[in-house]
Amino acid sequence: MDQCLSHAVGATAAEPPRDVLLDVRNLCVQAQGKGTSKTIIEDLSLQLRSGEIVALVGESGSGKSMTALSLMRLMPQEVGITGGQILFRGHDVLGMSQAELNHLRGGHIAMIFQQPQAMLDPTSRVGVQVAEALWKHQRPDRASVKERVIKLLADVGIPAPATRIDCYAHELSGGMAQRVMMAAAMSGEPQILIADEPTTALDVTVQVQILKLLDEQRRKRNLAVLLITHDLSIVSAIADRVAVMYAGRIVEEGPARDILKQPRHPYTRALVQCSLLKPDADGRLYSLPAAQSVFDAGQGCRFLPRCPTAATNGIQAHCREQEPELSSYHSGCTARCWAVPCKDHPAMASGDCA
Ligand SMILES: Nc1ncnc2c1ncn2[C@@H]1O[C@H](COP(=O)(O)OP(=O)(O)OP(=O)(O)O)[C@@H](O)[C@H]1O
Repeated sequence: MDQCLSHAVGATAAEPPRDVLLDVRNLCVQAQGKGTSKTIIEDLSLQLRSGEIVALVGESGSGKSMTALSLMRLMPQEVGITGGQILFRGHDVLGMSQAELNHLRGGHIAMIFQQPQAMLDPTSRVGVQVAEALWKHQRPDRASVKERVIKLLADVGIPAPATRIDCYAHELSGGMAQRVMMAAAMSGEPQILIADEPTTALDVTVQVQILKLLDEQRRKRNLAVLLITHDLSIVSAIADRVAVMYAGRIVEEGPARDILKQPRHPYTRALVQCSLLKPDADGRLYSLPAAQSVFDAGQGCRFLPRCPTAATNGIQAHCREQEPELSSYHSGCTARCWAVPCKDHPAMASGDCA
């Protein structure tokens, strides 16, 4: 890479820890409308290390996909990054030229999406599509292209790959199409894979196969994976760390096992409770009050209108007046809530969620 990216703007910023591949610092993203602007992501910080899977979870509209697109600077035209830093191995992604970005995308950071059949070109054989991806990133000698495409397809578990190269997307099942997308993504030998809801469109048995494939590729290639999902059972099965987003901000982050076992932020607690699908004593399922428009909500905690802790314990003045910072409450775990006691605000813990 490093030759291509070594002259990236401003060269390097402050050194991140050695194994950190992607270091996102205080990212802010806005969408421009007719005479208006809307904050989509605010003050988002996240690190991705080699060989780990970090899950980004949150309800629809919380900003997961826009975070993923921002990391590769692939947002729609009306959306712009207005603050913060994105560092890939210390190189400033926001300062990269178009050529450097083209090299970064696919060559260092690859992406797969939900609905793989829709992402494949219906008019081109899948072997050709994987070969195009390979050609873009690796420039192999012509004689070896077919052999390398077959190997890439075999590596992602496609049976009879030498025959499958001649298939069109409509001839593949959803699971097979996702494997083809994965083969194309791996053709550039990236260090980071962003997987945006890669199993959402698949039936449950195929979901498990694709998650196993993701896990195998991570181990084999020491890949860092940012896995976007709203399914906590997937987080529990496969993720090392989890970051929970609400209204464009991370509200809780830490090791997946710890956060799922004992979530502290009331929104994470609600997500976990909803995912259990367990009726209460009256036979009713738990649910949160419906979402309101909370972007650009002004002062105070964005989750306050839906917060079960505030509903039970009464709304505290600081919840209404000031958005809490993301603060460490336990080794490696952070939460953005006045009611979670931590070293930054131990005295505010009137509605302790712990
Ligand atoms: N092109 C756009 N212009 C303006 N606002 C946008 C645009 N795309 C997305 N948004 C807004 O940005 C916010 C975050 O959207 P995003 O797609 O990242 O959410 P998400 O968490 O990935 O949701 P889902 O799980 O449904 O995919 C939403 O409020 C959405 O309406």
